[in-house]
Amino acid sequence: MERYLVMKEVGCGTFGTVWRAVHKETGEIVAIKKMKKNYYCWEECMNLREVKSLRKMNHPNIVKLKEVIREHNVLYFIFEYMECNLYQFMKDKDKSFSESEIRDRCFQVFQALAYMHQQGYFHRDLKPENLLISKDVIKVADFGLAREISSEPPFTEYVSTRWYRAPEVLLQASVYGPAVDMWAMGAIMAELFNLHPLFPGTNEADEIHKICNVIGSPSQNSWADGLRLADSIKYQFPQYPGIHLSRLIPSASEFAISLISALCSWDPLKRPTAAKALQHPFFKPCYYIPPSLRPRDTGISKTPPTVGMRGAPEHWSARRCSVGALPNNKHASNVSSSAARTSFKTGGTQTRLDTQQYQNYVPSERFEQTDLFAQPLYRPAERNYPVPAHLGRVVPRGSWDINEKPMIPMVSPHLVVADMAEKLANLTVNSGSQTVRKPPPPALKAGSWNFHAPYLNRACEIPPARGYQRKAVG
Ligand SMILES: Nc1ncnc2c1ncn2[C@@H]1O[C@H](COP(=O)(O)OP(=O)(O)OP(=O)(O)O)[C@@H](O)[C@H]1O
Repeated sequence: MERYLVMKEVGCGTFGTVWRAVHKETGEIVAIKKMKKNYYCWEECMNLREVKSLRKMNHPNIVKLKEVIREHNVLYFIFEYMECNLYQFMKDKDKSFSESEIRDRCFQVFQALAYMHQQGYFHRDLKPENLLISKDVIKVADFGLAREISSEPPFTEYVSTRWYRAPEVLLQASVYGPAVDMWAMGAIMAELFNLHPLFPGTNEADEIHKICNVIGSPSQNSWADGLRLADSIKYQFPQYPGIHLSRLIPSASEFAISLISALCSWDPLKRPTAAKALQHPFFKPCYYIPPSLRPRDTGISKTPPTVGMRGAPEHWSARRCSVGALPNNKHASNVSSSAARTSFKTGGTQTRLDTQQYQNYVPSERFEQTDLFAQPLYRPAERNYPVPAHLGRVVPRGSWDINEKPMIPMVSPHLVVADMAEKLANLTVNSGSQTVRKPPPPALKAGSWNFHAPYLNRACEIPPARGYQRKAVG
């Protein structure tokens, strides 16, 4: 770790604290995540979800894990550095994002998700804090809860931040899949339009109430399995007719509303896959048509292709973020005089793993597309959500029709349920509060610091409560 010079803390999560640092020799700016828990052998480290999943990911919209270092039983992840997270970015915004800004960012995230799901993983904790931004690029980060699609149920442990948690997870289904990421994306998309969360539940019961309030209580038609699931734990959904999303998100176009509605479907099987979402008409402007193939007077922009927005007139503002605007990364000496930095000096043996060897993604033929919807820029093979073998799940494909539900399940998942009735019944529904706190993290044993940097020793705090001004959702 002595190769890195630590500059400042940029984040603190459930599992670790993240620092901006600079590689002393190359001057490269990196993010170092120091895990709270101690790790006593490599095997344990290599079995971590974050390591196992990220080692396999190589995509322009997934944050790169550059190195894993274990030193004195402390585990460090070295990531590429990103300027800020999406939550910070939204918080600093004084006016709404334009639809094209939202489209561009979501398009990138859906590409990452399509890739990740195709690689056999789903994230399970998508939220604005885990989407990192640098200039026009957005990347998915924090694979601490990522799960292999093929892994054996039941999935019982803590999953995802409440506001973005899918209904099947709230109802403690023991089998679920990548559709939970799609639910979270629906909630995040809506939040990008409104700059406040769509379902800001104060506890799990309130979360379900808020969802019912917005999308209407589930019916036999919309989520028969969910009703069975609720029945089996003796939970009764509150009865709400729902509100048309266009009333709650007045600035969103019909296409945007159509996509958000599809993503926020009660039934996981009715949510589009990420690959399917990329083909939604909402993303039509993201597809580049070579000039030679354009009809003469379409008026389509001649903006050259870049990663991200293609042909869109607006750009995300290059705002400085409260956390760590990118410093001059020419050389470490540029940052060497600050008192608030330290070197990870240790006398111990350093063990490290270079993860580059696992990264095999090669972007290819990204802009040579001719068919707007049949051929996304990055087109992973469409992959169905997992289902226990005995159910033989089928995910239908087809074109989008915004007047219809986009996907019609042919086989419903069998949801095995833990006993949640009491838990849900005992929870208070509190919708009056204006400030919503981050749900408490699961208890973890903190690791110890092994290097000489007194200011690093302070207890890791839970990030400040989110102070969104909430609009009434009902
Ligand atoms: N590569 C990076 N570049 C810049 N900042 C980062 C990077 N990775 C993480 N961060 C910052 O640190 C915060 C916490 O990181 P991360 O989500 O990985 O930690 P965690 O302990 O797994 O959190 P969680 O409680 O969400 O599980 C992020 O929200 C982000 O603001």
